[in-house]
Amino acid sequence: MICLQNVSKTFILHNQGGAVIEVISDASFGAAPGECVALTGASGAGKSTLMRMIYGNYLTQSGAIRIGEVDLVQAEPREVIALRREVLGYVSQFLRVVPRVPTLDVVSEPLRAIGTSADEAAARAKALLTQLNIPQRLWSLSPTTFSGGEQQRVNIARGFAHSYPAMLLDEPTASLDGANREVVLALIEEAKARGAAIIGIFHDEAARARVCDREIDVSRFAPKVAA
Ligand SMILES: Nc1ncnc2c1ncn2[C@@H]1O[C@H](COP(=O)(O)OP(=O)(O)OP(=O)(O)O)[C@@H](O)[C@H]1O
Repeated sequence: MICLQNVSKTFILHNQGGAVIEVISDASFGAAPGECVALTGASGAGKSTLMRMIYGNYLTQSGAIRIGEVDLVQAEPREVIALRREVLGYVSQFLRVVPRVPTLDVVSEPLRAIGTSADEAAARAKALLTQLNIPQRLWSLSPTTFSGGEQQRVNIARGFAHSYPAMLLDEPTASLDGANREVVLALIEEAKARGAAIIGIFHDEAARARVCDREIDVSRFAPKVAA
């Protein structure tokens, strides 16, 4: 479902004399439906860079990144937008808050974007907000003023509203309390059970051991230094 083939990434720092930083060289791996793959490796190895490439936020110099039938490296911007709407979800630990939009709408928006009825989308959003322990009195408010942990849980509810066939998870359990961490792990298990292919970064080792089927050490894609 998610398949990287011979992928490389180089940053060119135009504001620093055009310095070239090679980060990823010849990476090939993937995640099958129902599988959760953890990216591991030391700080700076390139985990976040790979995630951003798979989501299409960073350009990829060479190779292919296939999500289902679409190669993100070659795709037109409108294909990337459609892919993100229907196929590829991204859950980070940070909510990008849009002022004045009520929490319930923030969470149900991905469903409404794919044509789910307003009632059905709201019902799913309410169920997720309840599961993630966001008190009902907050649902009609914008999450702008919520605590960090509340914003993180709203973001997770939004990320899991639509049943994406492919998902990227960036530290989804970071800084959650025990009960909410448990809810997120159950959501990941549910997503796997319905056949989602997942790639994630999990610094929480116990979480990784529980939900991930395989680990990919990103250091193995470090560019070879010429002798
Ligand atoms: N936008 C960018 N421009 C230039 N260099 C970048 C950029 N993003 C990342 N890098 C470089 O790429 C390398 C990998 O960074 P990345 O953030 O992917 O590592 P990571 O494995 O996710 O680290 P951590 O575990 O600390 O988050 C680093 O050396 C970093 O400086």
